[in-house]
Amino acid sequence: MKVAIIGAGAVGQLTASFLAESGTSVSLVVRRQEQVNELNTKKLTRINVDGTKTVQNIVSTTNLTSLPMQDLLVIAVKYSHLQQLYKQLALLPSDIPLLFMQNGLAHFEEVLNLPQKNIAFCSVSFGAQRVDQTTVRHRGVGLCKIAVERGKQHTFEKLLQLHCSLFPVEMVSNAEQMLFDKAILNSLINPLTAVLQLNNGELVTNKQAFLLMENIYQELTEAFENMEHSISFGDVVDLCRKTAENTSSMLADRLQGRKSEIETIVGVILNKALAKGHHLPTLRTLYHQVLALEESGERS
Ligand SMILES: NC(=O)C1=CN([C@@H]2O[C@H](COP(=O)(O)OP(=O)(O)OC[C@H]3O[C@@H](n4cnc5c(N)ncnc54)[C@H](OP(=O)(O)O)[C@@H]3O)[C@@H](O)[C@H]2O)C=CC1
Ligand SMILES: CC(C)(CO)C(=O)C(=O)O
Repeated sequence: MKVAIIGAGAVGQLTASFLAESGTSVSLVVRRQEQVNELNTKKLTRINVDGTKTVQNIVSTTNLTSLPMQDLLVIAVKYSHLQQLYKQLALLPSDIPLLFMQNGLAHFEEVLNLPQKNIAFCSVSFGAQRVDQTTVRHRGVGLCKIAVERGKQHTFEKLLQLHCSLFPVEMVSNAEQMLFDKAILNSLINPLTAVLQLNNGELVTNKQAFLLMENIYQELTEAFENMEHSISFGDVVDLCRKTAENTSSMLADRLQGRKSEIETIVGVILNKALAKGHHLPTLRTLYHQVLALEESGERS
């Protein structure tokens, strides 16, 4: 199977590394020639959870159309970068399957405007941290869930060959529900880590942060009646512990002075809750704090 991944950041590099290890032919599509040069000379390094290193030679390019026809295209850029990619993706053959790896919910309907016949979404709960242009640190093992929204299931089932103890993969049935559940988990973890500058594990060990996370959980369960059945508070604590050393993607954005994914994650959840008459005051305060930090243009 030939797979190309657009975006060689934390998630793109980690996924490429595990795909290559599973015997898949994988290419990385990046936007800077400098990163192509570095990947060619230094290769791709994954720092494993146990501290060992796995190094792979991976083809990279800045030009997707220079690659031969692929069996699958994985899109691993941030939500804000999707907007520029949609035009390019719309020009690709309609039979190339697309898999989107973003957190949040705002892309769900946008992606379905693309002409491709096979479209799936992915929700990952591993921790990944980009160390540099060619190195990624695996910061916690977590499930990679794939849900096909349009087209043939078996097209994406080939990705099950990627499944291993360090990179578990599972097919699930309802893409929108899967993204909603992940957005809830991210709403509980990401803004708190970004505002307080804590890693995921500290949300459990820092008493005040833990209290805030409990408050947000309480608010969310009042707004979304069935939420407790799909996500228990124990699941949230478990995710924090499994990715304890990780700098959440939102904290990573803050530390690098980049625009965060607050709107597609927390903004969408707040709107859904508001439509049911719930204001979620604790989560709303954090939402405005993250936006205020972005507006101030601070760099830590
Ligand atoms: N990191 C984590 O632990 C987790 C992240 N996620 C989600 O995964 C998604 C990706 O996050 P993450 O990997 O952390 O983000 P990163 O910022 O580390 O990586 C995004 C990459 O996309 C690249 N990119 C942007 N536009 C293009 C383009 N047009 N063509 C090619 N490459 C492009 C960027 O390039 P450049 O380097 O040039 O800026 C960057 O390398 C997000 O939605 C995030 O929420 C989900 C679970 C865990
Ligand atoms: C799984 C988790 C919480 C890992 O940090 C994540 O999704 C993120 O950082 O965006």
